[in-house]
Amino acid sequence: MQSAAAETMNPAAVQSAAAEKHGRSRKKKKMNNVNTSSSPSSGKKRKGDDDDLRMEKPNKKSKGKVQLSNDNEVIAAAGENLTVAGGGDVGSGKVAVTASFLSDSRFDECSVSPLSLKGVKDAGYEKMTIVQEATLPVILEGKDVLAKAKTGTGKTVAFLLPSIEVVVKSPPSDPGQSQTPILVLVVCPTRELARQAAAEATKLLKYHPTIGAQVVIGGTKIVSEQKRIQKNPCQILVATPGRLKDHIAKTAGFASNLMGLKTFVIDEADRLLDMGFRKDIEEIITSVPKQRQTLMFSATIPKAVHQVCNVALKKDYEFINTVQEGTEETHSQVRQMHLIAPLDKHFSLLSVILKEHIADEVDYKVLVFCTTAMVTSLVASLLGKLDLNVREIYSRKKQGFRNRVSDEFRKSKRLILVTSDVSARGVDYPDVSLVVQLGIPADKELYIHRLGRTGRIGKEGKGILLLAPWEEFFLASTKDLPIEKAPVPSVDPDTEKKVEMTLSNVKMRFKKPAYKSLLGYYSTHEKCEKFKKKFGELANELSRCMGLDTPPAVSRLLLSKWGLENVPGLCSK
Ligand SMILES: Nc1ncnc2c1ncn2[C@@H]1O[C@H](COP(=O)(O)OP(=O)(O)OP(=O)(O)O)[C@@H](O)[C@H]1O
Repeated sequence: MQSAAAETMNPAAVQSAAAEKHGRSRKKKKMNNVNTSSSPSSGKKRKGDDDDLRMEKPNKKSKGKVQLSNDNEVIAAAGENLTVAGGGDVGSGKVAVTASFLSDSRFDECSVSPLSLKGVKDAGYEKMTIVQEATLPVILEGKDVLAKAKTGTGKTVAFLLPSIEVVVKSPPSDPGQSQTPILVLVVCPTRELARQAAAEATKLLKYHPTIGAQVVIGGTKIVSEQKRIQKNPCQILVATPGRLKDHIAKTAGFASNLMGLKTFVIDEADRLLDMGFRKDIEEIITSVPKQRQTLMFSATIPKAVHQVCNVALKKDYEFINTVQEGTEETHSQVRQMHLIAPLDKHFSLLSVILKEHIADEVDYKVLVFCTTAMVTSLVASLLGKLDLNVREIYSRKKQGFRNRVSDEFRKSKRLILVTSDVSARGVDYPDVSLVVQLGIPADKELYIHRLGRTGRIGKEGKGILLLAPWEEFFLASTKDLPIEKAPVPSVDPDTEKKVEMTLSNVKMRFKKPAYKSLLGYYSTHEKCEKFKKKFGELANELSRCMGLDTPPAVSRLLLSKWGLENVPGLCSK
């Protein structure tokens, strides 16, 4: 437990005490309100054998509030960045709220090498974000850190910059060595995220010509990766877990190269420590030195993660929470709405929502999240036929296609990206104006991450969750988020007819797999267990909404895998 003294201190005073302990003298200026540390629990199981396919299955996790613990020190927090009013004394406790994501501290005020600072400046960063300000000094000191900060607030730079400093401070590698040792390893749950983190590292390394960041991800030829990491400096390696394990097992010299590792970063820590990935992470940990620094970052850190993070972190790790306890984990500048309507109205409503948004926002940029890859494909096909400017991305697409679509969406305006959960976490698409979520996400955390693709770095945005009436139960888990109930927009008969006609022209090869995948999605969703007896009715609804006359037959094997074998009304073959 936290000490009695700390409990009675006001937030600014606790911040000050923590800063003092770390030898940092703080100015009497903007202070972050303080929150909390960690506690143990357990994760639950997820299936799948490919990094990204695992992203597309419902996430079954236990939840709970973060508790205080003795080992892990309280440092800093600011949901909407609480500030000490009037430059008051530290400890005065008088706070005024600002909505800034930036701190008052500048990068050039902290002990980072001049060449890294030049890279930071060229990247356009001057002041640190709240999470960067809170974590940088602690990480530079060499401590293990578990950090929680809202989506789009600069966590990537927060772990990359001090990691680069680790490489800068390391003695140059032995000239006789054929390969540079890997000193920093960053693990990300999706390929898009890994590519993005490596690109950010490369940007920051602009003035360090001898330091290199490489990325290894599934879906690409392992041989070309082997050549690339052998030919180029690779002190910093960013990887997805599956491909990393492949390299450990198959790439000559790779495992011994990892033995020099100094810093291990687990991005999207809660995702990587839930059961779908935990085994991989545990295996990876056995391949890196025990004596290392470990950093874990995420926008959501449920209680279960605190219980398993000792898998990777030293006992005395610090939990740095910049989301103040009791405040929302989402951004106040993002308006969140939910809309409840019968499933068979969803596609026409989606088209109305998108068309209204396009009419309102000249430079619209929309993400539409679907629950499965096959539904993503169906929705993209439908919206394309409705003359909307649409792209699609999901795990089953070839990696080259995914890279192209992702890069295009990053740079574009006036585009809709229909996506599975491969885009849910971490991906930084600038200026997304609207996020639509079709159907219940796996859990509250995923809702937050998907929504977090808009409203990044202080920008405004909008989120709409479109649910069927029976899915309304999901809102009980998001009670602490400001999701307004939106009136269902009226759909004029012409639009309805057009959507219906268009849907009837969508090929069966899209509809049947989409139906099956949705049935599978709901039947394996932790929170849908209680509805299973009614899945016969759901099957009718799902098939109707896809423009199918009757629910397609599903193999007995699948029905039994999904626990639906004795459910009346489901056709098997
Ligand atoms: N100090 C800074 N000043 C201004 N912009 C910054 C700063 N640091 C990072 N950024 C920018 O902020 C954006 C969001 O950063 P990043 O993707 O790291 O967020 P995140 O907190 O990891 O989000 P998520 O939780 O979704 O993964 C990026 O475009 C990045 O370039």
